[in-house]
Amino acid sequence: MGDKMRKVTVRSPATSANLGPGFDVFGLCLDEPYDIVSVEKMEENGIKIVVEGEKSEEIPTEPDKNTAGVVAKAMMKDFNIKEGIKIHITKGIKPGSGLGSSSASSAGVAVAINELFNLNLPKLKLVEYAALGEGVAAGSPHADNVAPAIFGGFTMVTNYNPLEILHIPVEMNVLIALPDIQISTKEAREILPKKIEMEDMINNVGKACGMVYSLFRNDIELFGKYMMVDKVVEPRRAKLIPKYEEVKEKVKDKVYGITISGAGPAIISIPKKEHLLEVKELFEEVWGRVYYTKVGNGVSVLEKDD
Ligand SMILES: Nc1ncnc2c1ncn2[C@@H]1O[C@H](COP(=O)(O)OP(=O)(O)OP(=O)(O)O)[C@@H](O)[C@H]1O
Ligand SMILES: N[C@@H](CCO)C(=O)O
Repeated sequence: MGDKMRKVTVRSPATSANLGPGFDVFGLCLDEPYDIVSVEKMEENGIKIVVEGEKSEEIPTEPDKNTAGVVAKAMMKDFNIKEGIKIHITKGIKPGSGLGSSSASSAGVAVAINELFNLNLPKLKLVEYAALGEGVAAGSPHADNVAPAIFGGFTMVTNYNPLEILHIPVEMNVLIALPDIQISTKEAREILPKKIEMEDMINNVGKACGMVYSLFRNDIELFGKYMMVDKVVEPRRAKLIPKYEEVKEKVKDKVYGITISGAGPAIISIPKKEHLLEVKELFEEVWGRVYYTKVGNGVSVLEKDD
């Protein structure tokens, strides 16, 4: 279609970062919930942003304050794109949920602009641009949500400057609970310690290694077991989520694993089939909204219109 293309629409999935001991490194793409992001060329210059859907009234539409706008601005500057664009975001992922809501918009707009202007950028470059959006949402650019949003599956952010991402395709069902509170990533990062004990670092590195090993062995039991033993972040954030510790204790033999999703309040668990209904009902009773979904494949292009 080339230059004739006027508009690209993508489906941009939720993601769950950290997965217990993998703080700021591990990320898992989810199949749902998701944002729908479209980028359309427009006559006037500049970037116009429209946001609809869940809690859209809380999301800024000034390009420098919206994660999608920040990403778009950087890409348009680097590729000397003079045309104006309109970004339309339909939020399906509640902001401040721990499911990568801000990241889904960043990742979606990076993929859409790449398609609309035929930039042919590799996924790693798209993650780099999308991570800039996280600087706006969470106070510091981190790639552990945008990486799985773009690559799909399970990702590890192993280096910054230059950015290095490792990707493992994963098939797994997950049960997400979403308490009816919001936790900003910025605040959830501010309560973390600046220094940690050597024994806690050793624990987390060991458990994280075990989780990666388990993926290559397709050993969901081992993956879930290690996912539950984070000695650094979860102990400090658990108190932000009502009844988290109580429910974790109650279901620990009924799921393969359970932990806080990203900065929370969402909770991610890997259900054991025989207990799925019971655990789902308990999550609904305690926290309200649940998503029974699977690992996703990343941002997908829905439509290209000329
Ligand atoms: N396009 C956007 N979509 C969602 N939030 C956005 C967007 N642009 C800016 N924001 C701001 O980012 C913040 C939400 O990001 P935050 O990282 O706190 O939550 P999250 O992305 O849902 O969860 P997490 O990052 O823990 O997975 C809100 O303050 C919101 O106003
Ligand atoms: N790793 C980040 C992810 C936020 O989704 C944090 O937990 O602060």
